[in-house]
Amino acid sequence: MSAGGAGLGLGAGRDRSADGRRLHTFQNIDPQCGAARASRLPQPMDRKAQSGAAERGRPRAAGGGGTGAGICCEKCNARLVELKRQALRLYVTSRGLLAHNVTDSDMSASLAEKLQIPEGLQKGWSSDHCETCATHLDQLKQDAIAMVQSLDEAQSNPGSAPLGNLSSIVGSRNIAALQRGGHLPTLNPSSHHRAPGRHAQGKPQYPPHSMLPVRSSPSAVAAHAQQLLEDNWSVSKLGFQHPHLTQTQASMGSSRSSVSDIPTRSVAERSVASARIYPTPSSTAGSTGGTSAAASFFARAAQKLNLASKKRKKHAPEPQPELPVFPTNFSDLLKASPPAVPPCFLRTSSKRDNLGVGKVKVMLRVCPTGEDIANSSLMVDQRRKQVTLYDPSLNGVSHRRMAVAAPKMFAFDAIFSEDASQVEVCSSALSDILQSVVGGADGCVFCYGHSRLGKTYTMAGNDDSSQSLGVIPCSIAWLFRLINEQKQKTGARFSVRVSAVEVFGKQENLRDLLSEQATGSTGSNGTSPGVYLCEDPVFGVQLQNQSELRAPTAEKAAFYLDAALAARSTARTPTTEIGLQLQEEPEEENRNSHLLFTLHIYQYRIDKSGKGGVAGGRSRLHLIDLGSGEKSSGKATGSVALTLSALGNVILALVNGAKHVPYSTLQWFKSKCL
Ligand SMILES: Nc1ncnc2c1ncn2[C@@H]1O[C@H](COP(=O)(O)OP(=O)(O)OP(=O)(O)O)[C@@H](O)[C@H]1O
Repeated sequence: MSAGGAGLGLGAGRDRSADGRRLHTFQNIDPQCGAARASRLPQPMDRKAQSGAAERGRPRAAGGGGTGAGICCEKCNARLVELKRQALRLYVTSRGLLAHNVTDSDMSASLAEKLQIPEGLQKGWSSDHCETCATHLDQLKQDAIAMVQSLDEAQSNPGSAPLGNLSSIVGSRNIAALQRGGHLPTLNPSSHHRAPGRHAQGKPQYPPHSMLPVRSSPSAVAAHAQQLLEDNWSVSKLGFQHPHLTQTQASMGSSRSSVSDIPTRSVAERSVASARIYPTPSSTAGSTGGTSAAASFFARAAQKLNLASKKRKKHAPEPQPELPVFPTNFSDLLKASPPAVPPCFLRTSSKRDNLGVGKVKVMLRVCPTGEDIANSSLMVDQRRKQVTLYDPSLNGVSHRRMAVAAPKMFAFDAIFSEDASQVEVCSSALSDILQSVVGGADGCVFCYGHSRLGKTYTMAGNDDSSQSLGVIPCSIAWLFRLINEQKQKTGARFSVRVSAVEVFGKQENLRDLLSEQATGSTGSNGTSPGVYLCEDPVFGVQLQNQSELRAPTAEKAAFYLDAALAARSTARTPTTEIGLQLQEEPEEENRNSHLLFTLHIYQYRIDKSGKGGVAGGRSRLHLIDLGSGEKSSGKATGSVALTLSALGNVILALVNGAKHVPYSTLQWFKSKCL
């Protein structure tokens, strides 16, 4: 290709032909190069029509609407970028293969033939023109070819400055930087980048298509810049001597291979790498300040592109974070085989007015721990729901003496024998209290008893099967069932939240067991300075500031149970075998761990207009697994539990033959029940 004079002389105008079709005129805006260019580029119409069109209608001023001269829609802008990319690739390939053995016109014709609107940009494109802005295919091709020509001219003739289109791609400021660095020839200021207006001969002058203001968005600009960078790098990989590289390669030796060694890096990385590979002015003989200016331009542009592509990536569906694995998996069990709703739930729901709200229920579970019940100071009458307790201080004294020492009889709301299953205990303990909690009252269930009598087993159970679930997972499953029923019956809406706090150690410190789940951070020691107890004059002792996490499903609530059990300082996996004594007795400190697992139920009712939700109250179900450390003995927490929910408590007193609830406590329980 020969140097084609100064400036790119192609503008575009459109008009209608005699038959009404929209036509495109290609106007020479530079008298020196225009004629030659017009002859070697494909013409969209014959010269007669062209001149006629030029006569009949002047293209509207730049900046006008989509049908104005040279104004293309955003899609056409993208199409142009794509065509430029194709043109550059073809140019580079043919230069590499044929090394100037082709003439300008051969090159232009061959490029024009090969350039194609890609499939992805065919929408809104009708065979040879855009349906939105009527830009013609030839016009786009012409601009793309002109860009290649300007590059070729810059390469082959350092004295020429056909940079009109190029400056629109890289920006005139950066052209200047490249020129200062000697990478592109110096431009005659009078010969390029004229502002639209009248040129010397009085004819209106329109800038080349790609210099015209287009309705471009920031993303289009980013795409444009990305194209520039990609082109630069694909060019250098294909063998085109990037002007920058040409200068520095002599001194860098293997810099080319260094660049091509990093094909998988991001554009930004590559540009930054290129900035490193290219020597700085101080290190390279003959290079000037423009070298680093150009390099830093590319690095900056690449950074912006990276940001733009990051923004684009936001729209892609984010990969779901992997859920942590906990020692227990109540969540999956509740999902796969939730415990059947016991028939007693249905019975109580038919007599909803009599839910036992306000009543403290004390139930006794006799635990099978291998102790000899027959020789103990406890006699159980299951039918009458009574136990007879001989004064524990007389333990070891003969039966006759005990009988003399006036045994005490205690009645309970229910007594479960050592053969009672988990389901039996849970359904009996939970039927009333769950109903009343869904009805808006607070409730609390906790276990009380000696160490290793099965408090954790009763409250949590294990995740082997739905038969071995304890009070907490059963509460979760059945609460959600009741809520769903209620939703269907009354249209009320519910929101369930979960909190879990541990009271641990002799000092009875408080720990938010779900803080990691709430913040998403792991590795904290779990102590939360935020959780504290406060005395409320109306509601008594209240826990404050613990994480309350939304649980839209029973599985999610059970997931938080798994997380809380794992975070508990004892962090014991629930045991599965009856009477398993192989485990070492937990340290005293560990046995002072009390778990307060709370389900918060918020109710909303739809107002009469059916538009908004009206707060319908809040209730809480506290489920407490007390520890059995002797120093704290769980009494403090026990009383907290009671004051936490003044109504509807269920106390599961655990006993066996030798280990039973202290006499005084049973007396206190008795005063609370019946
Ligand atoms: N009814 C039961 N059925 C089956 N296993 C039981 C039963 N009661 C207790 N166990 C078993 O007894 C052992 C002690 O139970 P668990 O750890 O629940 O006692 P604990 O009262 O919570 O102990 P700690 O006082 O140390 O907190 C466990 O191995 C548990 O599986």
